[in-house]
Amino acid sequence: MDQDPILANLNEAQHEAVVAPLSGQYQILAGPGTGKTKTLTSRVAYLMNTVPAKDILVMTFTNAAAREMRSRIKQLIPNNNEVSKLNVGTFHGECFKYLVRYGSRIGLSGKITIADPTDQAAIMKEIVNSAETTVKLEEFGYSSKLGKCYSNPTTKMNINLDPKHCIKKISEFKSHGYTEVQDFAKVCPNEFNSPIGMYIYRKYQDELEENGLVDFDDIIIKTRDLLKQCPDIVSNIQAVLVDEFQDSSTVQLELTVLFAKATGNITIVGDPDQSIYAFRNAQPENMRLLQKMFPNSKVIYLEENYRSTQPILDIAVGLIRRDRNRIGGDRLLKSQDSQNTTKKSLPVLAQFKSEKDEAAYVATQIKYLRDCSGTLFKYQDMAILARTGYASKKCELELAFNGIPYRVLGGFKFWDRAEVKLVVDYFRVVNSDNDRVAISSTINAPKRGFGPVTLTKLLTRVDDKTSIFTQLKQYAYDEEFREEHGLKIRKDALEGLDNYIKLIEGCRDILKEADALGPATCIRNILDHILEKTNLVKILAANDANNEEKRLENIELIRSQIDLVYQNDEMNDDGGAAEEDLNPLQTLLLSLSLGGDGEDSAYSNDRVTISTMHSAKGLEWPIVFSINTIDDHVARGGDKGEEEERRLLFVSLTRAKLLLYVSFATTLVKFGNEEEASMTRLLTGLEHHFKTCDKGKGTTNISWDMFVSYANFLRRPVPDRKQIQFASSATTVPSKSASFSGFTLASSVIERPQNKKRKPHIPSAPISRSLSIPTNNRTSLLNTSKQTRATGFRTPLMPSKPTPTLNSPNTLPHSHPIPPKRKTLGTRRGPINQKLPFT
Ligand SMILES: Nc1ncnc2c1ncn2[C@@H]1O[C@H](COP(=O)(O)OP(=O)(O)OP(=O)(O)O)[C@@H](O)[C@H]1O
Repeated sequence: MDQDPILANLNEAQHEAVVAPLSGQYQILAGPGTGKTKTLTSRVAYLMNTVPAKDILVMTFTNAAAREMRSRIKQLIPNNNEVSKLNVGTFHGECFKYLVRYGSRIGLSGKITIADPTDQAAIMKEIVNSAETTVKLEEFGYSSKLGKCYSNPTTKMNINLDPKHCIKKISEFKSHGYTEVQDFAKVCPNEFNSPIGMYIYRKYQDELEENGLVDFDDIIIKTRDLLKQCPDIVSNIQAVLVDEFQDSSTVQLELTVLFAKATGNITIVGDPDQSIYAFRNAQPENMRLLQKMFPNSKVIYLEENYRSTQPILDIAVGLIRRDRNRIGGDRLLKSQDSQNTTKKSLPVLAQFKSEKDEAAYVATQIKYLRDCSGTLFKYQDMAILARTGYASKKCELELAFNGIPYRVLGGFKFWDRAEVKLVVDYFRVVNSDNDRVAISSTINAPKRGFGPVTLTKLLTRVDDKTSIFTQLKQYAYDEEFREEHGLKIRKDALEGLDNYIKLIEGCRDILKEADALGPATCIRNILDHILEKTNLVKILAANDANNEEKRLENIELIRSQIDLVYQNDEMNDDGGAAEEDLNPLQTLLLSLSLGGDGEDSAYSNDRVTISTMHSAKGLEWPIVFSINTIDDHVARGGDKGEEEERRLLFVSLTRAKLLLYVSFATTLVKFGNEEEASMTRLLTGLEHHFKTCDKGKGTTNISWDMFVSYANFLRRPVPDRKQIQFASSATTVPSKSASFSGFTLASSVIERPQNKKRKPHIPSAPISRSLSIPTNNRTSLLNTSKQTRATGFRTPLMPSKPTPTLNSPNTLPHSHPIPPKRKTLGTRRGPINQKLPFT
């Protein structure tokens, strides 16, 4: 075995990829669990023997994946301080740093802010609802309307003006790298390639620009333009390495090549079978295109799977072989389970009468595996994966009822909670004079005496040159200006405006002291200033007494979260591409804007993970429950067809290392009606690979020998036999399962008495909550239409509460339109309806 720790434990193919010469292009293609990320990170560590860390750029697609890569590199070379100088991050994160540092070369200001999906939706909603758009529709001959679709009888053109749809179309257009309206013909020939489509696009881009915002697609496009114009800024880069390359879009392929302009040294890693982001415009054929661009690229295949048992892989391979659009031909997946003992442990296919029974089964199994396995399995070893966040709702409730702690990946995050988001919006105003979205959110929260008419006036630009914050100052301190622009404002509102401006300027004064204070202290001081001047803590304390929402606790948690952000930042600091150009507030905002992985680090500990299949990408757990695996959810085709769904199920099943449970219910309740359901057709013909669990048939107990082989497979200590509670003697079981007997429990769960009332268990950890804003308190950005805003909190555990009324004391007088649900990719669907207690 190789003595070099970087090369130790690599198999032959992995070794070949890691030690390949610096110069040239390499594609490492392989299936799940074959060590692609391990190989890439080992190659980075290996290259650092000859290349300065600051000249290596490593990119991936999620923050979680980027953090994982950095930590794996650190583990490989623990004593090498150079690791902190590596440029490791997401495409968006790395590009944004270049834009901050060099954006002025293409006319951008250094104070750009990222428009997150909430901001995008708010802006688009305003555009499509504006009087100006109505006029344009008439002008362009769109005379009939059905729902959100408008038709032009003369040209027979239709356009769907649903804001989400518009954003999706524009994103699709930009992900190809296009910015000129004439290119709409190439991407959306029948809809946006029309005068009205072009008008909507231009308006949207103008709005972003006016607000000093860039959306996620702009970050990539503008960096592409920057690198094209100024290749000198990446002349130091000697190696570009990209993980999960099958997820790259057209423009990200272009960027990869541009970043490597100086040397052409590119290593990419990918698996076309795991391409599940077509809806985000990923182009798995980019791997082939890259090969075309560099015909001498060397392709290295990895086939040994180090994650899963062979029975799990057999199902996964059986599934993916049927992909009609499969790129790169058939590939094997051989388990490295040397003992083969896990062969006995076939994945379970379980069928239930209802989703409720299915959920109860999953909760019971989880509890059993955790409580009866001694120290072998923890809650954090288990994951429940579903096609959508909504599909796991029943399981989530069941876990809660049974006191099983859990976290929701891709769910609403700590920073999305109403009270936390408000603080972040204040940070944004401190950062930028021009962030009208954030100004609108904070200016009347808490109430400062503005009515809707005054707010509209305050927030409507008087000209293109004056920033919105400067304009507020003019309204506050220049009577002539007020008269000139027709603002009649009451004395108390004028005082409110003065307080608001002073609050923000006070924060800016603190920011100027950043160098002396250090980043974390500086931001904590800004936070304290905001809390003091808004009275937020007092308001929350007065209203938190009897509620379980723990908003006050969340405010306190912001402090520890700030420390966490700066700790990470310190790790990443020391001369990366451009961190030194960001002030501490920008560092924080960047980290929040790009932190869309759904991982809620504020509350992480020993918990079961509930995740969408998409959010589970790149992760692994010893035990996976694939729930709701019915035709209606998995294989429903979607925009991008059944093959994409097949790949998604493939990704999902291959997250399991040791035990895999696939389940479904044969009836669903939809809008109060029962509907029949069946197992996803994607698994038809593969049933023989499973152990079935229908009313107890075919289920097994876990013997001592099995526990031992599980421990060996997971390379964990074998638990003390005395701690093991074999199924028949299990005592710690959920309330309903008196006849519990290990895996045979399914039948008792299926036939349990229905409607038995149970007291909900309320876990001690903070639970996310949502905010809804009374529509009568909002003022439009572009016109006076009323909009709604909610930031992302779900109510996972509580029985449903009556919807608060508009007069409820739990209302937050937000003043600008932000869309009704704050969502990050893969977040929970369904109503979110909580309010902050501003009075
Ligand atoms: N040569 C090896 N020896 C032992 N374990 C390995 C080896 N290569 C990879 N592994 C382990 O296998 C698991 C999967 O590796 P990794 O996450 O790098 O795979 P991947 O190909 O990136 O997976 P996916 O595409 O499914 O996310 C990890 O736990 C890793 O440590």
